[in-house]
Amino acid sequence: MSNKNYKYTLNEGFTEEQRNFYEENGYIVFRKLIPEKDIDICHQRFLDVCSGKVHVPTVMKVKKLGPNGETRSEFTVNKIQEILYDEKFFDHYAAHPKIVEVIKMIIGPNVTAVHSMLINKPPDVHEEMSAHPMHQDLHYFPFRPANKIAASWTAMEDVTEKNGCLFVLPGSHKGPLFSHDYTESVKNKLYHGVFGFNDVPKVMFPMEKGDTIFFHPLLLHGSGPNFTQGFRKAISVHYADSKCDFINVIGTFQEGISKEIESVAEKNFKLKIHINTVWKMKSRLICGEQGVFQQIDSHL
Ligand SMILES: O=C(O)CCC(=O)C(=O)O
Ligand SMILES: [Fe+2]
Repeated sequence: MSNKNYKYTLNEGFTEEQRNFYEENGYIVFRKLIPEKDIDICHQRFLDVCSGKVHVPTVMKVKKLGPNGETRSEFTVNKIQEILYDEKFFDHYAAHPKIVEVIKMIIGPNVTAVHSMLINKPPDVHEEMSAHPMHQDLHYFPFRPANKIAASWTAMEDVTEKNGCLFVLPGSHKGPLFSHDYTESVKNKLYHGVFGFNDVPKVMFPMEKGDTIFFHPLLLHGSGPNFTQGFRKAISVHYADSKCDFINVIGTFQEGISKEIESVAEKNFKLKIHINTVWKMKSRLICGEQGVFQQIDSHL
């Protein structure tokens, strides 16, 4: 098997079975990869962001008020983003040695974290604000090659089909990047989805606290609504080979989303920022050599 032509993974750290699995399916799950203590620190940090004690650049809400009339709490905040420059999230998740070890096996030794988020699904939120439509993460990324990008996604508590676990379409990483847009059924800003996959059987991923899935940016995936009275929290970072190159998205499927991301940045910064600069501002070097992402001082 050592003569096999691997396309989606790079180094030999995986067992042969693990490596073949990622190559064939576009994802791999490691049970209990992240220790509880690290997740608990990230959870507390999330609560501190909700309460305003700690600042991160992007805090998105799914509800105006929580049960005690509060505007920002675990009951109203559904997502925080750009958490790479918060040292707690960085040390206890994004640069966690357990994560970085696997990421290096997929994309190689020069690793930049390019996107980061903690996604919460509070109880009692309308289905269309709680679900995440089927999509490919590459839709958002104006850099290539796709095989040198990978996501890690870790359950921060038990996630089930009832509270909105991830679902994926195994093997879809071998296909093309599809056109994405706002779907009928999901209303959150920037939550684009693909069309025509509603009836395709998906594989559901119930996971326990600390379980981690790594996946390819072309893998079709999404998550259901939270129908329970509890929360569904996960933390997720996307990594790219620092030596990736930016592409020109004008005239491609990605032009629309890129303009939308630019307009969000323009609103926040009160100045026009090119899409590539936005991604440079979001990113942070994890290990190895710096590449195209680390050329500016300011970050998000
Ligand atoms: O956590 C979710 O519901 C979806 C997350 C996702 O799409 C991602 O991490 O790329
Ligand atoms: Fe995604």
